[in-house]
Amino acid sequence: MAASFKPELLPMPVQEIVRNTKEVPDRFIHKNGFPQATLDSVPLMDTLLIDIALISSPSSPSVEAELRKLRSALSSWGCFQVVNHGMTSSFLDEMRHVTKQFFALPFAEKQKYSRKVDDIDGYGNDTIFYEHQTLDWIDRLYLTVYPKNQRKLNFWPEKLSKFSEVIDEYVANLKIMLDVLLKAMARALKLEENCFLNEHGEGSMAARFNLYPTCSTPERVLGAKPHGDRSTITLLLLDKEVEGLQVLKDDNWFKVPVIPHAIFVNAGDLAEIMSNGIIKSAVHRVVTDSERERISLAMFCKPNPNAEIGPLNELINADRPQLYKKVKNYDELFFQHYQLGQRTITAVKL
Ligand SMILES: O=C(O)CCC(=O)C(=O)O
Ligand SMILES: [Fe+2]
Repeated sequence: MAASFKPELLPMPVQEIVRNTKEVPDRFIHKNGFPQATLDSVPLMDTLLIDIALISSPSSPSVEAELRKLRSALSSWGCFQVVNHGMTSSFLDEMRHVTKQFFALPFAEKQKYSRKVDDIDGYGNDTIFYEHQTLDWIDRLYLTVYPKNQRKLNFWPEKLSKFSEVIDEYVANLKIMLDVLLKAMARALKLEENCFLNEHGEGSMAARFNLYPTCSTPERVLGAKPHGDRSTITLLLLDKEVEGLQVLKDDNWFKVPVIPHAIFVNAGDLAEIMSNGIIKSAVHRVVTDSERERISLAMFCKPNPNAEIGPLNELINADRPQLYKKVKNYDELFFQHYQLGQRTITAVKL
């Protein structure tokens, strides 16, 4: 980082840039392009459905097979899609609807919730840490939603009448899903079922409502640069109609199939660290589209920033020595690496 560069925010959201001009400003352009990003030739990844009702009923005869499927998904792809989670399709549509409703508010109204350069919560974009940082074609509203006493209500849109109500219901469902998944991940690795849950602790959940406006040069602009998430796991509600999310496996990109009633789950860097590398943090990126805008709603499930997170002792042995340092406050470390297009987890490898 140039010593003199002070972190700053983009003065105008991408939605407003698109409203004002057809040209994509230079700071969003990946100079070398990435020809395979938008081409139809990017193959679809495996569907990888995990039935969460099945894995949460230990007496079911097919639970072991489902856990094997989970282990394989976590260690090869780092992601899967959860079905049978008890949330109705119409409720998931309602979540997509409130996301769209927020971005449809007048700019002046959204501006009331603008984030500050030194805080993540609020409406806006990435912090610009470096002069030559290539920016993402995305606007978002980031809200800490759990636990309730960490909410910063001044960033919560008050014009949307049902916003808090639907968020509360969604968070309650995802909190249960998180606990079931963390236990299932331990069982899938043949560990005591609370070991990931205990390492993760009570933690927090942060919602990121994402909008990717249409982009006239999708072959040179990304909605999100390649990254592994800074969470233990991320629970993601995808746009029902517009694809855009891609996952990296063995150096090749794959499109994530849209399954409207499913929740896409990806292991984050902290799950990779806790599992001493057995679980893979899925590297993913978002491409842009010249005709259709896209939304998504990511829920990052994160440990307490002051907690020290490291590989579980049960997963360190002579054959598998400790691969990662213990880490604290991973968020902070993450952002500076991300903006340079680097992986944070590489920096904490031993
Ligand atoms: O929009 C998506 O599908 C993915 C979003 C994402 O990767 C993120 O918010 O970390
Ligand atoms: Fe992500």
